[in-house]
Amino acid sequence: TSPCDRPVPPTAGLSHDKWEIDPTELHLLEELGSGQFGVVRRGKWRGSIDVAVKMMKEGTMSEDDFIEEAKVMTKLQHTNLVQLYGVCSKDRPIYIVTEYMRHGSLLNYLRRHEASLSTNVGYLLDICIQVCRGMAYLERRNYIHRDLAARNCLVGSENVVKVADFGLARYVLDDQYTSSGGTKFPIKWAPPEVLNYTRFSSKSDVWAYGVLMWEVFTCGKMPYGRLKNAEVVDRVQRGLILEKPKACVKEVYEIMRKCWAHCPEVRPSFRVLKEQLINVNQGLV
Ligand SMILES: CN(C)c1ccc2c(c1)CCN(c1cccc(-c3cc(Nc4ccc(C(=O)N5CCOCC5)cn4)c(=O)n(C)c3)c1CO)C2=O
Repeated sequence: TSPCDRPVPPTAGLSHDKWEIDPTELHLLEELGSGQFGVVRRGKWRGSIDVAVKMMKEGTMSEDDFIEEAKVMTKLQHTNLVQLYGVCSKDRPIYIVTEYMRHGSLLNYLRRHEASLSTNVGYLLDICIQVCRGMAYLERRNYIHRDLAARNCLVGSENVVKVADFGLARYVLDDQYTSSGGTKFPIKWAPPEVLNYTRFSSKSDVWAYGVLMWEVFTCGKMPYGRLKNAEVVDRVQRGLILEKPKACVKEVYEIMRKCWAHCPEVRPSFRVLKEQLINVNQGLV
């Protein structure tokens, strides 16, 4: 018989690509919380590796586009990025499997440890430098985060801080989150060009990084307090910026302010920011 009328074996083309994880090798444990895509649980991969597993809630993500992008994301590897190990995409719901960070989000960590952190300027600056290292790596790889904030960074063993969920904003289907008029859009971390034209770039990540620095030095306060989104948009358009946090030394606030230059080209790159922050940190010791 000719090949074309022989039934195609079901496993054809199912070459187990390295970013495809076999769900039978995953053992799911307690729930860690839930995010844009639904519940996230701690798990064990191949018996011993601690992982976090996002279980994609139906209708929350453009899954096929994400599965394509996952191949790129697994190649982004840096000590200050939460590593994507792979996906389970053969069944629904799909699972996103990443490294596990035992202390949870940086925002909750700052709020939980405010008492001890607020007097430890050196450590607050070290947290900012760790996030900057991860972001400088993404910048070098021409990879835009699109939702950098303390809530989207995680803290692991030995208080290592890593950037998480980079690039995922592109796959959220909830237009309350994706459109700048939506109730879930991160207005308080967005620069003018994103508010007006949703023009994302590494320089819009730099603006968000400035707000993240403010979050770190206030140990997790809400930027612009209880101001409504419309009021924040108005202030940002008029060039009003966040005030200097008490725990922040002048040199650090000067760097923060540069991240909020109205013009994206005027803002420093993450590479330059990293050098400046390390210089200040050395000056502090
Ligand atoms: C589109 N964008 C920007 C997205 C999309 C999805 C998500 C996010 C943003 C951010 C939020 N998120 C999400 C939701 C749920 C979990 C995780 C999440 C939580 C982790 N770890 C922990 C560890 C401990 C605790 C904990 O309960 N505590 C309390 C006791 O003291 C220690 C800490 C919580 N999370 C973790 O390692 N990963 C990788 C992800 C994450 C982070 O991943 C998402 O799933």
